[in-house]
Amino acid sequence: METNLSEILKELGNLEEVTTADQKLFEDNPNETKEDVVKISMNSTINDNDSKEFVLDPEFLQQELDQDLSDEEGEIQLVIQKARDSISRSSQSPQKSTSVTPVKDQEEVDIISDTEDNEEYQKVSKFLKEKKQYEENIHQQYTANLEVHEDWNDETVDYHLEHSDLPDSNLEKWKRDFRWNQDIIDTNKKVFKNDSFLPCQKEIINATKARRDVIGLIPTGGGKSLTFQLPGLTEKGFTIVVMPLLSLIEDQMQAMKKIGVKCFFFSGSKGHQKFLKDLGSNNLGDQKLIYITPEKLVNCFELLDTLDHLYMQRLIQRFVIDEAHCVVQWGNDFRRDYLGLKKIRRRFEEVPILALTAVATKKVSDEIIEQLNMSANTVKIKSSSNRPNLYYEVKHVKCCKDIIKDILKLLNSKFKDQSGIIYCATRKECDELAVKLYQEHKVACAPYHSNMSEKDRKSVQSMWMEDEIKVIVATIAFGMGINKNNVRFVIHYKLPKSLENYMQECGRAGRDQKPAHCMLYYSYSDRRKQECHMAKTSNDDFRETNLKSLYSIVNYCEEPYLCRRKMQLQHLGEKFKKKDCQNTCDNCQRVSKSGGRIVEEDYTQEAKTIAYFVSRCSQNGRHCQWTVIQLAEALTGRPCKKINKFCDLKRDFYGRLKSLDQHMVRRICLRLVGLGILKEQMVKLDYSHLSSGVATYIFPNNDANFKRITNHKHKVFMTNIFIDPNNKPKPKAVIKELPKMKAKPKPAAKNKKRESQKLSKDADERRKAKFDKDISSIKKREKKDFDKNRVPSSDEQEFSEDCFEVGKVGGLKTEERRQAVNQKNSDEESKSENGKNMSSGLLNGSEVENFRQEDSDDDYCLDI
Ligand SMILES: Nc1ncnc2c1ncn2[C@@H]1O[C@H](COP(=O)(O)OP(=O)(O)OP(=O)(O)O)[C@@H](O)[C@H]1O
Repeated sequence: METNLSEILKELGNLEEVTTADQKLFEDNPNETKEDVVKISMNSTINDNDSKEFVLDPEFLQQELDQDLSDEEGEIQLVIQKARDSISRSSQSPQKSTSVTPVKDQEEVDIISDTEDNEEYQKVSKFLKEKKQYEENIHQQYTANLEVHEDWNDETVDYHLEHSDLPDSNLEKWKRDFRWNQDIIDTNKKVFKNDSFLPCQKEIINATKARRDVIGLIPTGGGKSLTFQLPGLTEKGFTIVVMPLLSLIEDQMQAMKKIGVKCFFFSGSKGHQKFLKDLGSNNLGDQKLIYITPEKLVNCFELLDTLDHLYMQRLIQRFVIDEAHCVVQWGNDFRRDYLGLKKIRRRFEEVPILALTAVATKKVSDEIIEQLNMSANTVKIKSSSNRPNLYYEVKHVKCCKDIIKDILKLLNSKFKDQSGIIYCATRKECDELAVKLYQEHKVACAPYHSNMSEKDRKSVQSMWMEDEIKVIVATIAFGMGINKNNVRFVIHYKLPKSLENYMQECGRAGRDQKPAHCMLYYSYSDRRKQECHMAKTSNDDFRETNLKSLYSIVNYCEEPYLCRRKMQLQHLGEKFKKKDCQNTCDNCQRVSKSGGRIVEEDYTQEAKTIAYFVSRCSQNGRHCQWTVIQLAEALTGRPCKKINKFCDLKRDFYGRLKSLDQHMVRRICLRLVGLGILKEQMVKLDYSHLSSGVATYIFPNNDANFKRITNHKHKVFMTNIFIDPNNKPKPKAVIKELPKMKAKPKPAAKNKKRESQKLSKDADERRKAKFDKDISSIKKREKKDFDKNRVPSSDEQEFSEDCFEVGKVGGLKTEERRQAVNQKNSDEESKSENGKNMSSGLLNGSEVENFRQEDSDDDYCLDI
């Protein structure tokens, strides 16, 4: 090894060999920064056999540079400059060397094997074998980790990187011990009193200290703050932390004050002239963390000028964008300055960005990277978003009838004297509920929303934090960053805006890792409130995105069987095995209690009927737009005023899916929306008895998708529950640490009741057999009537006849479930006041009208 470059690089570490190609890269790029040169070098392949002499170990060089970049900028600049000088000198008299270290991929090996002698080839093969083995090991480790229920106390941090779930061996290096390892361990212990790191904390710290752009996805309560606080305290320059809410900043400042760390909140008020002066002259002593809102960072030119000055001296360590999902969620909406953060990257090009969030889908995290102008090779570190200690439950409002009563029952039993949050959709609702709970039911609670004065909000928050009041009734203005350990329940009185929002809001619970309960009260009509709010957004794309987000939570609530935890995690692109839920969600517990198992059943024919119905409606013009609820009413043959206006629709579709309940029809509709076959759109109403003046209607999405289902190319499967009559139910639920109820002695009355139930069971069975017989004769008659009256439209000609045959739809497998549903429908109907038996055939117009008046509520109780 004779070149000066190699000697200098040797000083950096174990770089024994250098190619002339690499030398050329350095020569060709004299103005490149060290990182860029390394990048170019890493991308270079040995494609010139004649000039190939040495090969850089790019990983090593990158690592070394990363390490050195952190706090020895001047020194490494000098070394690189020296390297450049040497290259330019050596390039005038290039010299050859013989040894080769293989790098990267197979392509390179082929070239080497073609040109080098056998011994070298062996060396290369051996190296590649080892490399492959290493990568396989890592792959196994990752995939194993993905399947394992994450244990947060486990030091062997299991996390997966990137949403694709594929291992990226290059990222493995962030787990290693870097030069600053001891420093961060010591500071973590001494300042933050932590003995170890939580999952992914160390990786994020390493990557950001190595001056890489990083996006960190850590679940709620997973310790995101430490990933910027700790590096900030161990470095020379300043860390600028952008947070969305003043309350969040204040909480952080307080928390830091408690542990004796000084930091500064730049709010841009008059007294900050002195701060800017001190900041500019690096005269702030121990204050290394500067908190700020996006608005101030983007718009305060005095601050930006001061930061320019610091930048020249390399005293800005990083920009941290905490709660980075706000960039996407709010940047397009009412916080436009979030989009202005793009400018920060342009202005302070070399300062790394650390974006942190708890819940983001792959799409959102990609958008964050794009909106913040983060580099293409941003390090993505994602730990599992699972919160194993949270129990998830959705209660359908129709089932519990009176939500307030239900909440009170919980507050007086399961959540007695426990700290919790009740989330409302509006400020008015929040006030009303808090007053009702406090005045009428003596619940120690208080409201919290943005319409309250700052003083009131602060006092409510501190009373709650100090456990003076147990329950806080809040809008989403309360939540982000709230770090109270002992929150045992989070109740959603109304539907959240999206599944991500729901996860974020639930994230306030159980931060002490002990069990906590998340209850969501769901009613399909709640959705309207959210839609009205969304309708105010002028940006069409954004409105559609919001609608899709809303769809994610509606779909989540409507699902009666699938594991809630799995649905949440899948939504964020994470794999999760249902069995790892351990019955800590209502769906898993219900399925487990029933002793049945979840099956997927073919509902393609029903889906086709829905698709045809929607398609036909859209052909009828603007006046024939249907909401999902109206559609479900019409197709299941429930009272529906609208259908009377359209004779052709009534003739061809009314009651077509009578064998299903409305809940299932709605679920299929939502599935078709998810598959891109149908779409929901908000439409402004010309005339409106609704205060909002908007309604969400369902339309065909595009022809190609529509054809996929009508041509039998697309199958629609829906989950259902299959109960094997021979299997006894296993009401087993493994909920960690939930208080055990003492078994009460059975009262005599109860035993009596059971006996009488037993006796009536036999009678029930006899009635059921008779009912089944009746129903099959009704079905035959229905079909006959239907076929007689119906003139199929041209678009339905290709539609196989059997899809209209009630009871046969979906194949033999579904016959049993249909009978069960028919029985349920019939039970419901026989209960109704006028005693009309709907299953005896289609209703005529006046019957429908009577029914509509008496039973206008939609029914979406679960069938289980
Ligand atoms: N390494 C650690 N060891 C033990 N506790 C830790 C560690 N890191 C953070 N914590 C604690 O975890 C709790 C949550 O941390 P933090 O507030 O940073 O979470 P977060 O990720 O910002 O949550 P959210 O997004 O919900 O606001 C805090 O009480 C913090 O002290």
